[in-house]
Amino acid sequence: MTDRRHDRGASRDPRHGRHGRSATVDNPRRIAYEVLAAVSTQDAYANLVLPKLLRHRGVSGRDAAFATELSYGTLRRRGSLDAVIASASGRAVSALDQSVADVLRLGVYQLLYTRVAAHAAANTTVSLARKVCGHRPAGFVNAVMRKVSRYSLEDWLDKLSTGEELADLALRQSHPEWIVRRFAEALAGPSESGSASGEPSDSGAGPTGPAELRVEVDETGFLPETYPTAVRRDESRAAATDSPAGAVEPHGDTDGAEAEPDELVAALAADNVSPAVQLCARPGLIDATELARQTDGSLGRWSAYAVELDSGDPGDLAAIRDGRAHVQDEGSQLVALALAAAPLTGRDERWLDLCAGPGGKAALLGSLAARRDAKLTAVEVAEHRARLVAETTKDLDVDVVTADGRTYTTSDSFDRVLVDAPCSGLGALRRRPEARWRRAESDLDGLRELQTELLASALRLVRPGGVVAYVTCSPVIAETHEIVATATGASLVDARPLFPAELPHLGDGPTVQLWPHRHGTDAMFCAILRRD
Ligand SMILES: C[S@@+](CC[C@H](N)C(=O)[O-])C[C@H]1O[C@@H](n2cnc3c(N)ncnc32)[C@H](O)[C@@H]1O
Repeated sequence: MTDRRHDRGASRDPRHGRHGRSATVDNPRRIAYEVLAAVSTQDAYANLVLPKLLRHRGVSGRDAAFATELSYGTLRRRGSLDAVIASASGRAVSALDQSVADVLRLGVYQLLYTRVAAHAAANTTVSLARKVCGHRPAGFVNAVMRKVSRYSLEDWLDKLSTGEELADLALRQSHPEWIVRRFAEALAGPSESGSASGEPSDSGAGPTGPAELRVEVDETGFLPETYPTAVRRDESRAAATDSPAGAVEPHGDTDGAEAEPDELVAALAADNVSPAVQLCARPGLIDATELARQTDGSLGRWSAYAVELDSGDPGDLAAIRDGRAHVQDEGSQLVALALAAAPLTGRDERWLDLCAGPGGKAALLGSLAARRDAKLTAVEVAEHRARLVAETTKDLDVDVVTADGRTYTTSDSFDRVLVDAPCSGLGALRRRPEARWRRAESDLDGLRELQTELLASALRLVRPGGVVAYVTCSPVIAETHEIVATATGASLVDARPLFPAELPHLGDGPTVQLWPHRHGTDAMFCAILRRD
């Protein structure tokens, strides 16, 4: 190990002068600590708590950005931080008081992951410890901070490495090891990994993977006129194979092959970068170019309706307030557009979103349906989420129904059905800094039955010849291919032609798996099934 104290002698942190030697705790650090404490003690969501605290304390601009970096960064890096703290203190972090653990995580994050000067990180952390933990624990915090500050991040990670590949990746990229394994399996593809859990599927559907279903390849290449084939892109900003900000360029197309270790690193690293806020310009109400002009944003890479914001609170935008646009990741837009673009013969008037809350996809589908004289019904089981759907779609002709999608029935069948299934959400970890530590691998078993039943219900509700999109914001094979493999009375349609032609790395089909490190979107999975 090398001594890193000297590296930190000259601070590049503009806050150094203001906060470095003082015994007070500045607003951003105090707010970051409160976010960590709310997450630890109240199971709060950081992305809900932080904006409230910033607003309440009147913190904006650079201080708000610093508070965000500290709170989100510390939550994401918790796994690596806890390993360092345990090693430096000789005590498991779970054995420490919650306040001591969170103060130390915040302090060690500054030491190892930011350009804050070491003495500024140490002084402010000890001051914070005095305030929230008391004088004695502050001495312990001081000692741990000093010990950690002797070495660089790389040195700590080298010291803590075990030589076991998945465990070391989990340590370096700060993910639970089971998630690293599930991502490795998903990148390798269903045929390589078989059952994602390594155990036989209990679905009763025989061997897992999509091979069970007949694959219907649409040879006409038909795409309805309303599909945005001419995907607009800001050429100066992104070439088709450019890496999204913060992501690592994938090494070739690895679909259907053994996952490259480098690609697994890139997939995990992408979860440690905050994504830009993306908007969806509602078709027929505003176009993306106009929305980009009004919001000072830029056009999305793939969806003709996507606009990316550089900064600012989307809630302040007139187009959001008056319902001409909503906040939505481009990946979510693409899967909804794929359902709308799936070829159909015969009637195309009744659309259904079976798991609609909070209503992002219902808003996009509802706007598209209106332009085709179709009508969307949005079903959601949770009452408060059904209210959110009603609010999100209030200016659209959408029927919102509070019901269990597994048992929902109507007198007539539907032509297009979306099952955006409740899932682990592991494809959107970059948006939810604490989520990776909340989820347990056993959650997947609980979700499997619900996902299977919702897909079966969708196939009951769709008319023969109609289409169902089974979608998750998770790449985990147990929630994607294994669920699709349980479908009966339906054929898989090749979903790839329903996505923009420029989208790289779509693999061999028939399903589509998006990834943050490949496409800059959430890791959305999409299977399109046609009822026989
Ligand atoms: C992944 S979210 C859907 C996101 C939504 N499509 C959007 O774009 O905003 C899954 C939703 O399914 C709902 N859900 C869970 N179980 C359900 C059930 N049995 N029937 C209907 N909805 C259900 C959850 O409450 C949650 O709102």
